[in-house]
Amino acid sequence: MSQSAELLRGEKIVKYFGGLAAVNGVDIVVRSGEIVGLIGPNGSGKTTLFNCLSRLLPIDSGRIFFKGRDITRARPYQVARMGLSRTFQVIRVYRKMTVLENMLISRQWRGETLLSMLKPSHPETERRARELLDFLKLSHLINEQAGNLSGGQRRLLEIGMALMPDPDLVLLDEATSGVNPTLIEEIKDHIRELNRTQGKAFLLIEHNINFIADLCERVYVLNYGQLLAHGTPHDIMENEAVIEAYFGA
Ligand SMILES: Nc1ncnc2c1ncn2[C@@H]1O[C@H](COP(=O)(O)OP(=O)(O)OP(=O)(O)O)[C@@H](O)[C@H]1O
Repeated sequence: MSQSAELLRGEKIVKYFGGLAAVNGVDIVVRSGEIVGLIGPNGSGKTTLFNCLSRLLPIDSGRIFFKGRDITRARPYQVARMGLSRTFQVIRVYRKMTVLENMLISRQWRGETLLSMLKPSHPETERRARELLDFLKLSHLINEQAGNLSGGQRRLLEIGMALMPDPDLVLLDEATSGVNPTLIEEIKDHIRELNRTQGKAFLLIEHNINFIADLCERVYVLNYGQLLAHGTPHDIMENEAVIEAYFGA
């Protein structure tokens, strides 16, 4: 198991929706350069935990640290500026804007104000956008409206948008959902490559267990908002409580 520095730490995170504890006392750590999985049955609290960690949702109790700083009450843009980026289960691209415009705006709004969206982009920003689109094999679609892209291409674009601010950690919420098998392999290769060559860390919510098994060193399993298990993909797949949670009555 990696001994590198901690990037993200959530301690005893609790999030209620009314009387429902969607996340109930979860501890989670992602270290520098790791690829970590977050799995669990439908409704187990994975996306809510992402929303807590990326500060989109206030938590009811617990603490969150990023690069050793307490971000429990930080705003999402502050966390993004510190190097934590994310994608969403329901893809969030601007459908009427071109692929390039989506990328340029991502660089700007994550770190700055909405007003900065109106400013012309810096040549360096555009160079980075083009490089990333090239890396993601989306260059041929650069002037296409994002709404015309296939589901898989939009997922790739959203990953590109999350990478624009050059984050150290990317939270990917179901990157393979609605994506054809060929593109899933491409997404896997991109994640591996970004991790290997740039040391980027990833926390992946996934229903695709093979994807998790191929990429992740460690996996957290949630069930009813609580941590059910934590270990290597192999250990997790042999864990009886996990099998029961997925396939039990
Ligand atoms: N905004 C909300 N208001 C009320 N309840 C919510 C809200 N968001 C999520 N929930 C509830 O919290 C629980 C956890 O939901 P969450 O979406 O985090 O689970 P998940 O593991 O990501 O599920 P899935 O795999 O289906 O995406 C569910 O019971 C869900 O209905």
